[in-house]
Amino acid sequence: MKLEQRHCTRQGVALDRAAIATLLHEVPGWSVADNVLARTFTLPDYRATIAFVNAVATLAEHEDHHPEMTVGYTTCRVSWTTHSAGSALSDNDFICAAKANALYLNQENA
Ligand SMILES: C[C@H](O)[C@H](O)[C@H]1CNC2=NC(N)=NC(=O)C2=N1
Repeated sequence: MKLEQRHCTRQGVALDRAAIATLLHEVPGWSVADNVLARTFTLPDYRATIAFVNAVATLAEHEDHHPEMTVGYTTCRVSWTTHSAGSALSDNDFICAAKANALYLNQENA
């Protein structure tokens, strides 16, 4: 099943480096540094940026997996790590990244 269609599990399990490298191919635009999966999205204006932030927040609540977000006028940096796995990366981070990519594509078409 595609990452985007999966749902977060309650207990995220820490992934090893090989698994992280494989999953990164499924989330274009995202990169890993210091056990954090991050992407900076560019939006057309502030209204679109805030709408995107809210869409990501809704997805985070739905999946019970919450990112850090840094918001600018036309940018939003979203970063995920799994606190319950000792702030390591888990499937949950990649599932949410794939869902955020889908939201971004949708707003681009809006
Ligand atoms: C109890 C609840 O499921 C946990 O606290 C969730 C909430 N959101 C979370 N978000 C993130 N990023 N990592 C977690 O481990 C996490 N745990």
